[in-house]
Amino acid sequence: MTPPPAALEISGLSAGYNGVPAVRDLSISVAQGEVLALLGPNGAGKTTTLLAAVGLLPALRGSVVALGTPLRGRRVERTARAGVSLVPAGRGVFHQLTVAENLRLARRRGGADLDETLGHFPPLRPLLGRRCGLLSGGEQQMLALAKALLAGPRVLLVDELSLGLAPLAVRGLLPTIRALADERRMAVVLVEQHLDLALSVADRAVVLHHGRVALAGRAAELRERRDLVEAAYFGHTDPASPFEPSGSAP
Ligand SMILES: Nc1ncnc2c1ncn2[C@@H]1O[C@H](COP(=O)(O)OP(=O)(O)OP(=O)(O)O)[C@@H](O)[C@H]1O
Repeated sequence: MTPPPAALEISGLSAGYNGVPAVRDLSISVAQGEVLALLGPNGAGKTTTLLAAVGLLPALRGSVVALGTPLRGRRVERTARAGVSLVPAGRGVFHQLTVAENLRLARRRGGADLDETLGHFPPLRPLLGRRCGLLSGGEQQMLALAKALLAGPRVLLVDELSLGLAPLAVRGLLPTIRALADERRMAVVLVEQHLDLALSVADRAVVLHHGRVALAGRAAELRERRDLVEAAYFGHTDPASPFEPSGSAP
């Protein structure tokens, strides 16, 4: 049987700043319903990858295809229309607006049901009338995620949802993303610094180092081989490693 087409296919991507690549020749493929953890030390190129994938940063080389639609060179609004949503690092919410107003704005652009989406984030319900600037960090992250989900994405890119959050809050949010990936057959790329948690909700993981894939493999296997993951963080890859540093194999 032929495998289902990838929801997101990044091939030979190079992207960076002022013509200098921060990510080089990166190839990643994510299937529908699959969660891929994109890991690596500070400055490895994780955010650059996500920004280039959605068109917020022009790619220098390579292609990005989502659900059969080539995205490279497209403006970010067209990327969203192709079914790709980004939850940016640092809480993409409007602080002066209430929770309900933030959701309404996101809903205008989107396809998913508000009530159904809110069902995944019960703590937001009693806060609908509160200004976002008065929410806790975890509540703001929940709202940022809910806003992205209201667009009804088929591909969700999440950049460090856990930034500045208590471990307990992170432990609540990441399993929600896993559940949504399963329920909506949504492909997810999860940039995350909480290694164990990321590997516990992901199907596969890719570790970047200096803009290149240092290690890739099945998340369950990598959880058992923390030595390899940690070595990849420092740019050491083991030639005898059972995991192929290709990043593209599902
Ligand atoms: N606006 C920018 N202008 C110039 N260089 C940048 C810019 N943003 C990021 N970089 C550089 O590009 C490289 C990759 O950065 P990127 O933000 O993608 O890393 P990251 O893996 O997401 O890191 P972190 O975990 O710290 O968020 C780094 O060397 C960084 O200094």
